[in-house]
Amino acid sequence: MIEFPKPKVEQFFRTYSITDFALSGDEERLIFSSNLNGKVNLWAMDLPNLFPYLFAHRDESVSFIKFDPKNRYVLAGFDKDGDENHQIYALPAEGGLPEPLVTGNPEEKYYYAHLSEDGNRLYYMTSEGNPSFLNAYVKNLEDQSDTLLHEGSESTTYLESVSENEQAFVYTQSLANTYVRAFVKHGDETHYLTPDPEKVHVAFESAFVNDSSIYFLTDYDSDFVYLAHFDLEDKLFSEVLKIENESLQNLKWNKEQNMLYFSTEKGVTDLLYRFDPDSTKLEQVSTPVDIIDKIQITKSGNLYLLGTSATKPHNIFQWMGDSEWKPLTDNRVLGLSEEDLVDPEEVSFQSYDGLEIEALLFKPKPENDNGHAIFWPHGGPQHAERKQFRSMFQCFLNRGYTIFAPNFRGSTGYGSSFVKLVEQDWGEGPRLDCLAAINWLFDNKLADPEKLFLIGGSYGGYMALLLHGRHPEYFKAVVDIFGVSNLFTFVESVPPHWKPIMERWLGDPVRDKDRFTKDSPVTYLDGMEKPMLVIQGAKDPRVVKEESDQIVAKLKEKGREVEYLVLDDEGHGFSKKENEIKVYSAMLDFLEKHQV
Ligand SMILES: CC(=O)N[C@@H](C)C(=O)N[C@@H](C)C(=O)N[C@@H](C)C(=O)O
Repeated sequence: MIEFPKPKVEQFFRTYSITDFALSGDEERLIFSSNLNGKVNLWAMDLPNLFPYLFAHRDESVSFIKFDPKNRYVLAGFDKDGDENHQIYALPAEGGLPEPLVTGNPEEKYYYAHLSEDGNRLYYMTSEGNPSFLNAYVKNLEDQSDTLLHEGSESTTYLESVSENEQAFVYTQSLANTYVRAFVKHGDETHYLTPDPEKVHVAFESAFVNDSSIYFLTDYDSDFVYLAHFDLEDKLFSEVLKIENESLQNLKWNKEQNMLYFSTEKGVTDLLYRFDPDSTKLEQVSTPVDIIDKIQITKSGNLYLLGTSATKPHNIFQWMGDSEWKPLTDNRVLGLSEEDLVDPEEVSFQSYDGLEIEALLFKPKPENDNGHAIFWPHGGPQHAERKQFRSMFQCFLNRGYTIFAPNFRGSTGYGSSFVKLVEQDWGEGPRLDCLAAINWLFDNKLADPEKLFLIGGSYGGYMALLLHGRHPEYFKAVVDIFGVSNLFTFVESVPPHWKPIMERWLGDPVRDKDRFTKDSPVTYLDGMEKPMLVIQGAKDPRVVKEESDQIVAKLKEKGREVEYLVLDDEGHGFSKKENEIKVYSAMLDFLEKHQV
């Protein structure tokens, strides 16, 4: 018979993203955002037909999708080439070309917040006139008038939820990723949802179950996020439901069933639950994926989910009851089954001070193993490497590399005090965790000390640069993907709405000058002696191109071997298929070149 070769790495390049979805009120149409035709657009399926058709063409990243409850139009947010200046567009019910609805200066941001029950009023936030703190407006879609609802002050302020009678509004104020307080405005009255807003905690994902009863998520006086309640009539805060060692997220309220749905983050995986607040019955719902990106519960009580696992690209599913999920999309890796891909092992090790660190260990199939390993510090830093599908990882694995990704201190999924450990300490504790991780790999013969590569993106790119500069002896070669190279320039260049967060997150460049110098990769240029590949999106608003430009220029001045790949039409990530292929191919070639 015909003999076919083993799966080739090019097959992994042809996996597509699904980043968001929404169901129409009658559940007859499903719209999702995907780069199915190479760039991100909106695709639709008229259920039960599962063949997608192009619904909106703009070739740009999508920030939200919302159906008019009366099916007269669809709203969506798009930015430009990854600049994250999202603006709000409207589409006819049957799709087409997005028409500007809440747009203006292309340098400004317009974020969707809420659509009224009758679909006639759109609530949104904008940086226009208040770049750091944001203002909230309501647009009357009948006469197109805009009314200012709230002027953000003190810190970045987001409109989170609106009561059904549109008289009460919950806002969050972010003072740090770990300090977000929520307050409700009702007429002239304003009340914080938690008892003491001065205590550091987070409060978010609020849902009005009636005009005076608000459920929300918080870690107030707790290490993990739990379900809480605020009663607007008696101004009473109460704890409702805690799940040990799990942090709640994605809270959704279904009025018709009187049921709350949420997922929880537990280390490297997510779990899904539903909770009846009257009977206090909690039920875990098994899912077909390890990571839950979004859930939607329709009026009829149907549950839809967008999720992924290490061996499963993003797909959308409908819950059929018990543990049965019907896949609505069939996004897969070209010509490969799950068995051809690698599922990571969850391992843990003790760091330099005894702190337990969890990590994902991806081992290539024995027939592919090339004896080399890649050390991958994740981005954020207040994020985690979890069991999501990464075509980049599966490419590396197919070429035979082992991958090790530790959730160093500061990672999410292990409680609030663990997350806070990276605040104002970007370069010491987490770096020592990475060194402990590498030594653990060597001690356990999981990597060869002569054959280790280092790759990271964003904060992970920062850590890759820092480890390279301070500990070059560990690595053969290094890939930095939009990494922060200089804390002094980074802190000045972040988006204006991040500025209020910088003090707790990173510190103050004047007060903390010595620490900023010690923890900036540019301080260690002399140590950066190994070959490097630097990759950067020109429109990146988070880690701007200047961060990569300066490290590349300084290394070149010193005569170091450094390749520089700039993607002109990308931001903080690579959303366009051809760019993704360019980046993966450059990385694979670079690693191969430096194996010897
Ligand atoms: C709420 C918010 O956006 N906070 C930011 C300060 C934040 O934590 N941003 C990260 C998600 C981020 O983009 N970090 C960069 C440096 C990265 O590592 O990806």
